[in-house]
Amino acid sequence: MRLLEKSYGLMICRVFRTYSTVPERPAAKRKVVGILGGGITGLSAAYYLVKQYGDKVLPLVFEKSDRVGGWVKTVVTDKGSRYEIGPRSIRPAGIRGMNTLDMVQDLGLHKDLLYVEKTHPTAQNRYIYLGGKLIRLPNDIKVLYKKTEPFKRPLFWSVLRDIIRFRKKGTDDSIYNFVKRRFGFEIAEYLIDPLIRGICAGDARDISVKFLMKDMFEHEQKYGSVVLGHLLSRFGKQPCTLSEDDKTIGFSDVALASLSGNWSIWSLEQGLEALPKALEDYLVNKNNVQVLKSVNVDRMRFSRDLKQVDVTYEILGDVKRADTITCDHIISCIPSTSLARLLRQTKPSHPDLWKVFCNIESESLQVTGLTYTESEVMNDAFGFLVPSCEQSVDGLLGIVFDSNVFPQEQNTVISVMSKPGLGINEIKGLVSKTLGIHREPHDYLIHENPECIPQYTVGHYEKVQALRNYIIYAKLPLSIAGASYDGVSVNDCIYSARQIANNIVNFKLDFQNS
Ligand SMILES: C=Cc1c2[nH]c(c1C)Cc1[nH]c(c(CCC(=O)O)c1C)Cc1[nH]c(c(C)c1CCC(=O)O)Cc1[nH]c(c(C)c1C=C)C2
Repeated sequence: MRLLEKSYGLMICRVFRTYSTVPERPAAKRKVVGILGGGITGLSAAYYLVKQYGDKVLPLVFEKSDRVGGWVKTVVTDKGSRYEIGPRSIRPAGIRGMNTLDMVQDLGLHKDLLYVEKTHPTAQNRYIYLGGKLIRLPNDIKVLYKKTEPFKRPLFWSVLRDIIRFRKKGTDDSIYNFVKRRFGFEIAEYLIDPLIRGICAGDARDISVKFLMKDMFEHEQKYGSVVLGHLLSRFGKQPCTLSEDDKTIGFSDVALASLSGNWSIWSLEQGLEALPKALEDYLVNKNNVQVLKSVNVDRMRFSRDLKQVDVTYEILGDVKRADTITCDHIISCIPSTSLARLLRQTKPSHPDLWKVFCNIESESLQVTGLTYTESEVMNDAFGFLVPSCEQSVDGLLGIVFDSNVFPQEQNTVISVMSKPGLGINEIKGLVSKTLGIHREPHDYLIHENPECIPQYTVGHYEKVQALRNYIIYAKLPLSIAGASYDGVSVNDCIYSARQIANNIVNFKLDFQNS
């Protein structure tokens, strides 16, 4: 018997002794794919491997904590308040949004779906906190010819500026510089700066336009203007750019319903964590998949012929034990800096590789959920964002009015998004200053998310391509997926996992002949 099968069987017995189940393992020649991380990307990678290759593959998920889902986490407190620690809603837009809804249906979660239509006030209105007050951003055509707060001139002038301005060829730029160059200072400062804070809690002056606002970048390159490019690509004939795999996405009843029902965002009755939990249930019911929780992978070693990887991990718990399993391939779904730490210990070492992984940094974020028993906030909004030029509310990035979107009985539930380290009194001060809520909250929960949002700085696109090319040329049995590389939203993570899992045959893992 091959080392792989021996050690796999042995390992399963050891690990599962702790969990008091010993699954049967047929000794067929199967490919063992180690998946680092049991967050939404890791679980999705295992899901798509099973969908694509059935029992020709043995996905083995290594998760450090005692739960799956990573940043997708719903907490219900003793007083019954429900808070989302990470993402709280998902957009059904585009091929990636459709793909997630296909998965939701396949997992049987469609009956628990909650959704909001695009005509709902919370989907229409956007607020920013500027000059010590809340300002509703204009959302109708009048803004083009009428001066509307916070802008000093009608936006017609910004549109004109974009149309007549020369294109800057080829190179990536920060979103802030790009928008300031094409549309002027005010659009960059009052629209883009807060929006980027809402998406990646980062600074629009650092974030790559080519990566995060690819359409805008491409419109400038192709048509010399973002506005013209947008109009021409909407009304002109566009060649179909979908891959064969993409063409299979979006045919589930739920995906189709989201289109015909004009959905803006959706969530799940029990909170978004129901999604990773359902994925875990799906996977553990397959007898060729293992989801190992409370295990810390601390070393890897590539074999000389680069056909296998020995993964050494520690089983966390009262009595710590180490073990090693041989995998045919690794899909890393952990943050790039965690992978860098692991690759640093890996033999043979590839310093050119792990040093680049170190370079994809992440921002930390504090999310504080607060519950009030009475109606406390204006009900026509999703929340508000704070542009970085607003100095009066230090540390505050914005507040989301969760219960306006998905009501929680009669309560008002809000989430304060801030830099980490703010105590409850500081948070209450910020809520009182911005929203005029002086009442004590009935319940609250402070949660710090260390290094949770990757920062796609200028050049990110090329950096990720270079990483993937290096891995291919060095013939490493490794793939990388997830938010560090392919986008921050849940849709991005799931789609990234799908692409990696479906393309794993390119890594000489010939499932057909095994
Ligand atoms: C939990 C914190 C998160 C922050 N960003 C994200 C999460 C999960 C990811 C994210 N946020 C937004 C998007 C794009 C659109 C989408 O898929 O929903 C993504 C991927 C947008 C967004 N986030 C907030 C708001 C109000 C918006 C909408 C902006 C708009 O459409 O105008 C809330 C918010 N999220 C974060 C912060 C700091 C923040 C501030 C209120 C971080």
